[in-house]
Amino acid sequence: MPVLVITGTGTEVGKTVVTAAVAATALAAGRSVAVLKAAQTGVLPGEPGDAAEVARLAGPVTTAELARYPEPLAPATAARRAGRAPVHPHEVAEAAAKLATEHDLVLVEGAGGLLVRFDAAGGTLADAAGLLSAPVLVVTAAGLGTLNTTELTARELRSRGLDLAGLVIGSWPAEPDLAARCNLADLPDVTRAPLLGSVPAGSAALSPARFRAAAPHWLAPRLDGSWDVEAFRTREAPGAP
Ligand SMILES: Nc1ncnc2c1ncn2[C@@H]1O[C@H](COP(=O)(O)OP(=O)(O)OP(=O)(O)O)[C@@H](O)[C@H]1O
Ligand SMILES: C[C@H](N)[C@H](N)CCCCCC(=O)O
Ligand SMILES: [Mg+2]
Repeated sequence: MPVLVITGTGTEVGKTVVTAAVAATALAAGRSVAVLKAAQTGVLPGEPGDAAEVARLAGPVTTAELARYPEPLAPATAARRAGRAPVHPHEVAEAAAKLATEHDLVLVEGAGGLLVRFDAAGGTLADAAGLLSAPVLVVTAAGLGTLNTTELTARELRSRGLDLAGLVIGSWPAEPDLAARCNLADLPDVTRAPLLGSVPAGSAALSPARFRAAAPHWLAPRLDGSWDVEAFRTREAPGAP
């Protein structure tokens, strides 16, 4: 199934801009793309959410959002406080599977990091990825502190038997410091997953035309939507954490 789940080591690491870069790369390769924002928090009705931001930057993608809660919180908390129904992992999986029947590639963006709760039962994006048997791309920060959160995320994915497709740095600084430069080698080392690209800092401020022209150069060719599931089977890599 052509679904890629995009999570991150936390909120504000650049999941949306990476999702846009993957979408733009797949569109440039002639593929049809859908973007599913499982639950959007911190955005009012009528305002553009993450899926709309992906469409603005990447171009003509189908966008979908299962729920929107105004408070900038984890979806489970925001839903509870709003007195509204939460989004359950099986609903995310069902929506992604339906979009996958109509598109070459479906990108599912979570909210915050992998274990952020969607519902009161503790359902997460990881559960949705498991239901879909979909590979998971992890968006990481570039600098000091990212080794710990990225390795924790990789370990959690592997402990669940999920496929860690690889890592993408969400915002690569124009003048990387020592930690960022060392992390280019250390991130794949500690996760035993490939570093599949990095999006330059400030890219979300590019014009859409420039973003679309540049995006394929930020990512490894395998992120153009042409992969088969086997390409991302890294969960049983020798020596994996
Ligand atoms: N490469 C980048 N270029 C420009 N701005 C960026 C880049 N990466 C992140 N940002 C900015 O950082 C902020 C967080 O990015 P983004 O919205 O992609 O985070 P996120 O991981 O999707 O967070 P959320 O959990 O809210 O979905 C945004 O204000 C975005 O504009
Ligand atoms: C509001 C924000 N931009 C995201 N949509 C939600 C992030 C939830 C993070 C929860 C947490 O890990 O503490
Ligand atoms: Mg986002």
